[in-house]
Amino acid sequence: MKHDDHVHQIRTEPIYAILGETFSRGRTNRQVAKALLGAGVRIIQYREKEKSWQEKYEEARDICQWCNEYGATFIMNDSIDLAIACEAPVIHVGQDDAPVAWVRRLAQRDIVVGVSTHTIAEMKKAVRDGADYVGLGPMYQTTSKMDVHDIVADVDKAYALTLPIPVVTIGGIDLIHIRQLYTEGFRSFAMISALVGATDIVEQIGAFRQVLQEKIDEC
Ligand SMILES: Cc1ncc(COP(=O)(O)OP(=O)(O)O)c(N)n1
Ligand SMILES: Cc1nc(C(=O)O)sc1CCOP(=O)(O)O
Ligand SMILES: [Mg+2]
Repeated sequence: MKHDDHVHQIRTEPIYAILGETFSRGRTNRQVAKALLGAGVRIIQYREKEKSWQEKYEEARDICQWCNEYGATFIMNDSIDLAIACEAPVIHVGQDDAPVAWVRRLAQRDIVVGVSTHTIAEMKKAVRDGADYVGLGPMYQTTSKMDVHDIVADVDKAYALTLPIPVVTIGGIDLIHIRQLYTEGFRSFAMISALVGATDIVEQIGAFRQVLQEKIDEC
């Protein structure tokens, strides 16, 4: 898959799964990734804060390869060095990570770049910097991230809906909140605990798909 195929997938696939072993009920990232891919999830971000570089590299490299086999989009969180090492097609950077221009310079190839945003000013800057998509959050309260911002204000949400690039909502999204966000106009939903923390991941993906289908039928 090429750059535009990954961006298209991020724009059109509603479920954006984020891995993290701390939240995975004793399952490994590899086990969770296999379950997600088997259940039809086509966007997986590797977000692991606790492991050594080597552990992250080996795990992410395997998961990236499986994603390629499934036609899924693999996204490396935070680290351009790991993204390069794993040949990740996409990197997701936060406000304190390497800026978009540096990510592109360091990658020395056509890498897709997503940027975390929380305000109109950050969204404007991300678009100006040439980001391929933005993450917008936290939409609701979350316990999966320590250093979270205030919940995104209505004015920022309204601005996000006018952006020319895909907007991936994040933070506290569950089966109830996804309905609300869909009604508000959002179409992309990144989740950690609601997916990797589910007792039965396959069943949970089915439940999300059912809710999304109900919303599509309503519209
Ligand atoms: C899709 C998406 N949006 C936002 C984030 C958060 O990124 P960041 O602000 O860099 O925080 P960490 O995830 O690195 O703790 C994300 N990971 N994905
Ligand atoms: C990783 C992350 N970033 C956020 C942001 O607001 O940028 S909120 C968040 C945590 C998302 O986890 P959960 O789906 O379990 O709430
Ligand atoms: Mg980050």
